[in-house]
Amino acid sequence: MSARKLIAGNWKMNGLTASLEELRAMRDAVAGGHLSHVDLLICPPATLVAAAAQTVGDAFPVGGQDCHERQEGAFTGNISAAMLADAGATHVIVGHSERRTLHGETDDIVRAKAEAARAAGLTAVICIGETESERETGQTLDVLGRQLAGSVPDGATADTVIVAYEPVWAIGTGRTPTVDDVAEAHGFMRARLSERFGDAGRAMRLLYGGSVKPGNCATLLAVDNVDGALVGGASLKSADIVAICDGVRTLA
Ligand SMILES: O=C(CO)COP(=O)(O)O
Repeated sequence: MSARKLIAGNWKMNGLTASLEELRAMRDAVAGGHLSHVDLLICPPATLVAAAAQTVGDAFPVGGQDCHERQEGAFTGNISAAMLADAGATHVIVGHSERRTLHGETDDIVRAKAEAARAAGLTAVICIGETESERETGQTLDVLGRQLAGSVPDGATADTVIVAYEPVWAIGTGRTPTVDDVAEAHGFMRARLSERFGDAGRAMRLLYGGSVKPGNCATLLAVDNVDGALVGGASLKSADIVAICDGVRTLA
């Protein structure tokens, strides 16, 4: 468990140079002391990582959304963790359900990417989560257990790994699990990580992701073992990010 909530934004395939304006506004909100009760992380598309890191300076960290398992080589179109680090990133999302579904990424691949992130000095934000049919057939905890075992590398620590629980059916749909369902999933993840990693597993940050908005963030982030949020659509605008951070002010 971590006392300060982490609000992490995943911009997905959104953002042109004009979007740096939003990052400037977020930087100014942080610089004004307005967000001092939370930690903020924004993961723009790879094309903007260097400019984003320059724009926000040391106001808050910037991350990538994916990396290759290798640090260099003949892998046309891919980007390595070393390249993201070189561009100024400190974190990288790996195993997002959109990568798992649209790019066939398995737990083995996700684990290799998390290991590559660690080798490059980046914190990996490892995403897991069940599909709607898996939930409906009562397989949620089995799926989470399997993905945790397969995707989180041996030797993971709270500095090298953050785990994000993102139910696939809650992403971009406006639907969220009940507070009880989030509590069950996060309690299960905490137990599994503690069993495997001891104190490191108890300290690892667990984020909830899937339709987090200013109106529901306080409810979702008040749940036990929810140390922050991984926010998609509502992370694109500074006003929404500030509203989400405001929403969790009482939880700090
Ligand atoms: O996939 C997500 C973050 O990684 C969640 O996206 P939304 O917040 O748009 O549902």
